[in-house]
Amino acid sequence: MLIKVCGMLEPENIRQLSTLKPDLIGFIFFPGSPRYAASKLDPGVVKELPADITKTGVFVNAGYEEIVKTAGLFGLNAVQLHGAESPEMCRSLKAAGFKVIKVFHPKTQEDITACAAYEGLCDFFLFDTASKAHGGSGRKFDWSLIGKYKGSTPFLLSGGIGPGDEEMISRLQLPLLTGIDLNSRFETAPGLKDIEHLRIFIEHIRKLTKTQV
Ligand SMILES: O=C(O)c1ccccc1NCC(=O)[C@H](O)[C@H](O)COP(=O)(O)O
Repeated sequence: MLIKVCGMLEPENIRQLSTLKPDLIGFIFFPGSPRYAASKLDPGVVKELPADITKTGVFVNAGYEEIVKTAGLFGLNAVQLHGAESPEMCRSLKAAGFKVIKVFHPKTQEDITACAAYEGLCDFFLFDTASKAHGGSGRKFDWSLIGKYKGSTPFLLSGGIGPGDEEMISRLQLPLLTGIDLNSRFETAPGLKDIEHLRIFIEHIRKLTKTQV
């Protein structure tokens, strides 16, 4: 089970998080977010993260040039697209060498079938709760909708995952569920994570989802 922790801002908090060895760390490059990193975060802090942590930039309807420029500045190797980005945008970013995560906000079964246009163009899909803020809502969506997903792209589950959800997640019978994304339910303030709560959760979920031989 891949672990992504999203919305990091503070250098010491980021260094502490990296000791938990999450698979991906996300930084928000959407000006409307209280976790907006572009003007607050020293690119050097991101660049010096261990190479085995995928440094992920989160964007909402940003242009190709802006994404590539930001990725270069912060040393990002993945982009997570939370808006109405087209399949063509995903294709271009993948061709430029980035891992691409396209986000969908399922409210109905039709929202799940809309993923089909992005098959083969993304490394992962990410299913998150719909909100006016585009992300970081702290609320879960109806997870039964993902049972309707018939695609072949592996996906991450997101939206309101918090302490105590480990057992429920480990019981999900979804073959392409490849990872989870953690954010506001582990915060003491926007962008500031409670490292101890994350440590407990990550150790527990890794134990529960370890492949049995
Ligand atoms: O977190 C934000 O402020 C945010 C704002 C705009 C677009 C995306 C954003 N977050 C991206 C994420 O990947 C979050 O982890 C995801 O939305 C889940 O957040 P939460 O419901 O707080 O667990």
